[in-house]
Amino acid sequence: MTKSAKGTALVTGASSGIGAIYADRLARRGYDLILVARNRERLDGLAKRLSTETGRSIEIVAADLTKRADVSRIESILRSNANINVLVNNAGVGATAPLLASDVDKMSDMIALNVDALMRLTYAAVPGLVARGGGAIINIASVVGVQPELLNGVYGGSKAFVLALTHSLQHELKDKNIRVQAVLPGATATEFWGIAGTPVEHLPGEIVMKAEDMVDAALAGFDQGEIFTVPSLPEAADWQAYEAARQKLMPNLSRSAPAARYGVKAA
Ligand SMILES: NC(=O)C1=CN([C@@H]2O[C@H](COP(=O)(O)OP(=O)(O)OC[C@H]3O[C@@H](n4cnc5c(N)ncnc54)[C@H](OP(=O)(O)O)[C@@H]3O)[C@@H](O)[C@H]2O)C=CC1
Ligand SMILES: CC(=O)[C@H](N)C(=O)O
Repeated sequence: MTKSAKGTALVTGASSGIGAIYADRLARRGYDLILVARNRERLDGLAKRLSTETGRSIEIVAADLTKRADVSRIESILRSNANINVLVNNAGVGATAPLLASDVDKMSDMIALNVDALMRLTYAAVPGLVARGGGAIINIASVVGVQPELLNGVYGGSKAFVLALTHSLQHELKDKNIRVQAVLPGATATEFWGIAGTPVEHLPGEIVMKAEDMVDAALAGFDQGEIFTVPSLPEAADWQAYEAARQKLMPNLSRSAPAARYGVKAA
């Protein structure tokens, strides 16, 4: 099998849901794939189907991204495989229980996966992308990154981290031909919900998007050059206004004197 001229995309959390759809869509766009998740059987089934249907080369790597040794194996692949030009940081778990009903060790595991693994894989991928003159990082965040009141707060915090990191990466890499995108799905019909503690069937149907539609919209946003893509948001202008409000704060976020309303006489 010849290497794809498009390059290779490494997709984490590719054994189900959003990650499996990204794998499908990227293979159909001509990318070779490296698929990462814990469930080897599922990865294997997906890889066989996609290589038969698309003719692309699909490699699987079983790894638990809450475990440092497994993360290191994926970091090594990202550092050493010069064909990789796309990283989809998708693997993640959530929780729907509030703080008082949550197990703090599970919260740490969530941060290990949603934050630490995503950060380490990004650090492993970016130097190679820069050296080779381009590529893309797609980070699957969530609307809870801007609406942390909705589900478990640690989950919201983990996705706010992804949004902040994406802002910073975009700022640092924009002149290096590296595309950075954060995707902010709302409720999406995947196994996420059952694992997080609330079956998706318990949600009102009108707020739940099909995973296929979510990924197709996210890739359309990518093609349109968006940095932040909220697949369900009807008006792009609403996100632009949110971003403009953030930008407006910037000149005043660091000053030598406290604001007058605090009544502090500057020393
Ligand atoms: N569904 C939703 O409503 C929304 C989801 N998201 C985000 O989308 C992303 C994908 O979730 P989604 O597709 O919905 O859910 P799924 O549960 O279907 O997929 C999660 C994926 O992550 C993998 N994964 C979970 N734990 C680990 C681990 N320790 N190490 C490696 N891989 C792991 C799973 O594979 P395996 O079990 O084989 O390891 C699976 O492939 C997540 O980051 C989630 O936060 C964002 C907003 C909304
Ligand atoms: C916002 C949602 O409903 C979603 N499940 C998420 O993971 O953030």
